[in-house]
Amino acid sequence: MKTHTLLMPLDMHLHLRDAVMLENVAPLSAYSFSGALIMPNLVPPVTTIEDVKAYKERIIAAVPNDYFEPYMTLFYKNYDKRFLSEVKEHITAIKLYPAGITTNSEGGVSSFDIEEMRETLDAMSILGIPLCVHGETDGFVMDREAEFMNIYDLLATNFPDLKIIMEHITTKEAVAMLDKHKNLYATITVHHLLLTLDDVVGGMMMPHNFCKPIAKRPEDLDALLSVALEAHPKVMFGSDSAPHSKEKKECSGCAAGVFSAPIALQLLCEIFEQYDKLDNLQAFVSDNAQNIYGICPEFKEVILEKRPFVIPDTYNGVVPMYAGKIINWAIESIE
Ligand SMILES: NC(=O)N[C@@H](CC(=O)O)C(=O)O
Ligand SMILES: [Zn+2]
Ligand SMILES: [Zn+2]
Repeated sequence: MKTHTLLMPLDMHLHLRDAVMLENVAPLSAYSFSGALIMPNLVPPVTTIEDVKAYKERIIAAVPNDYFEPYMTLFYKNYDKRFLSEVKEHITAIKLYPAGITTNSEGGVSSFDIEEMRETLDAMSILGIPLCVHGETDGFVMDREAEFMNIYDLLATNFPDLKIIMEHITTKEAVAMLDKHKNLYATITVHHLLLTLDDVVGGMMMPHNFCKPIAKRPEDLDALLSVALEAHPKVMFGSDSAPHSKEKKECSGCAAGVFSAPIALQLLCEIFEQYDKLDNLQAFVSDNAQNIYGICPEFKEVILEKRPFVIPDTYNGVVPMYAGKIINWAIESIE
């Protein structure tokens, strides 16, 4: 039987939520990943040192059986330097959301006036705190990410020493930015390596494929594949696994978010094998993130096996992407 081994897989964009949902989903990530960058868009968002410390403790309490490092983030506001130097040791990055653009982002940034942001972003540059960005404008849904490239240009040129991570990129325009600015990096999800808009609304409407940013065109998918499959050193895996209850997904007014964490490594093996690039998967799911963030996770070895695997209808009541579908790779063992 063909197998593939991954060491210390990292998920550099993960929503774990809180309370019962946290207890349902955190063990699923902790099982197969060494660590994950934890998104701060709780209600209310994570904005203080106390919030970060308490949320981290709740995550660790939810995964008693596995080694798993929650790399914490803070929800971006215009913080002062003194606060940032105090919070630095507790966080790995700060996550910026344009106000109202995605789930639980109401308290985000409503104007990208560089001068208003300068004190915070200068301090983050000096302190070495990376800025993660949900990069979408409030324009037409298919153009939101491409329109945001102007803001990435502004941020990257005004703050050349700031590490900026374009989160969950979905367009060829974002891929092109990687070679334009030395301080721009990106995460890519597994669903954006598989889906286009056709898989969301091309046939029957598929709520479990609906997320922000929405999946785009075939040529965008090709651009994402070109950098992911080569494990471009400025690109890393971030699932953006974003669980919502079945009721919030299968209804009128479906919440945005694809739940993929428990099947992400299996799907990545399938994609990378299909293109004969399995040798590059280790860099995409771990090594690049270690280099970009300067993190050093504890040892974990995940062995995947090539055999049919039926994706469950739910994981602890939450419906995953591709529920019921048979894929070609399964997790065989974890050490
Ligand atoms: N990706 C999504 O569609 N939703 C995320 C928020 C986000 O990452 O934008 C969520 O928190 O549900
Ligand atoms: Zn987002
Ligand atoms: Zn997200």
